[in-house]
Amino acid sequence: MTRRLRDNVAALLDDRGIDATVDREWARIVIHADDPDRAARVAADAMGVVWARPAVRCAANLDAIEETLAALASDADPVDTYAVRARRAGDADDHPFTSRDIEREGGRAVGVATDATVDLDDPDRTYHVEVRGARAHVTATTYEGPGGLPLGTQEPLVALVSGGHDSPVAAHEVMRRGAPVIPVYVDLGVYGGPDHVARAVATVGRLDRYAPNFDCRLRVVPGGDLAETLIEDVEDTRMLSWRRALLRIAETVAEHEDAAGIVTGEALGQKSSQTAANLTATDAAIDLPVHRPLLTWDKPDILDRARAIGTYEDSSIPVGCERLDPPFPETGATREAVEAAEPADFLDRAAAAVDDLRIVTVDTADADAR
Ligand SMILES: Nc1ncnc2c1ncn2[C@@H]1O[C@H](COP(=O)(O)OP(=O)(O)OP(=O)(O)O)[C@@H](O)[C@H]1O
Repeated sequence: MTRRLRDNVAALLDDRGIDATVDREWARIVIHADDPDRAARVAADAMGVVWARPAVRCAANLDAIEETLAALASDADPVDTYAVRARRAGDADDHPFTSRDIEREGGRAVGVATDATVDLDDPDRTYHVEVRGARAHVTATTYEGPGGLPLGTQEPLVALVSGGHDSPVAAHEVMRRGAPVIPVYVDLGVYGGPDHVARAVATVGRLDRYAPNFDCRLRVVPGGDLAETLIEDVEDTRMLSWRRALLRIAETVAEHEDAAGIVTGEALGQKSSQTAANLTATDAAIDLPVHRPLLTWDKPDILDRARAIGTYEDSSIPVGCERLDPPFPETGATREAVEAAEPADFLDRAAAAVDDLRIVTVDTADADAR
């Protein structure tokens, strides 16, 4: 896991043009870079990272630590309150002081260097000191990472990405748990708005920024003919047959790419096609499991996450693609009813559409992921 994380952090830094070396030290990943602050911000984009902190290194003795803390505190923007937290590892013989000594003496040094006062419960700024062997790392800033597991520690999944707010968040969520995603967008042809494909391409470009050493390029599969068939031949269960086609397309891509499952952005009851009965009817179209990380999420939480991961703006591009919706969508379908209304060769045609898959990328080299 840590080797994989090291490689992923190194790839992210390289992709964002940061010259750095990345080592495993103690139980930490340690980055040496000319701009530690930017390096820490970028490292905090790596799946599996809980936090990243730009640190100053000094000798593991109280005088050096106090001096470093005082210098960091004077350089940083002023705050009203602060705390110092310390961790010390190694034999007591290595260091003739405890973590509590560092917190007390270091805290005093910061107090002398600034006008701030100590607040151990809810400080405006927390200084961290980590001592191990002959060295100490002293930090004043913490960038929170996504947590989870390093990308590539789970099997790949095919992510059905419409470019709306939900599916990029769902894809990011399984990436956060270590699964690389193969994003698939099904092009509605004339039934999609003019910017439908562009929206999917832009949002997947954002996801790709988190995974420079994985193949996260968008696969676009033509679906206009399938949509036309449904509009002509199927009424109330039309959206369910459309979902079944999406899943069959995703399953076919998964077979080609050796992916272990499918991810969608569906949430229980959010749309008529997303009732428990209807999800059962759609899932029956394929054998692979469908993972729905947002199943129980409320929309405001999904939108907050979209903002945090940087997909919100691109997902907000208006596309106007409601033409597939039937006037009276079914909310409690049975698998039998959906199959009876669906042309017999419909799912086979969906699988065959993957023969015309094309890969579309976007140049996001100028932007950080978020
Ligand atoms: N054209 C498409 N290509 C690929 N996947 C799609 C497409 N349309 C929908 N999906 C998948 O089906 C899910 C449900 O789509 P739907 O439009 O009903 O719901 P949604 O909850 O608004 O999702 P989103 O916000 O991602 O569009 C999406 O989250 C996505 O995983």
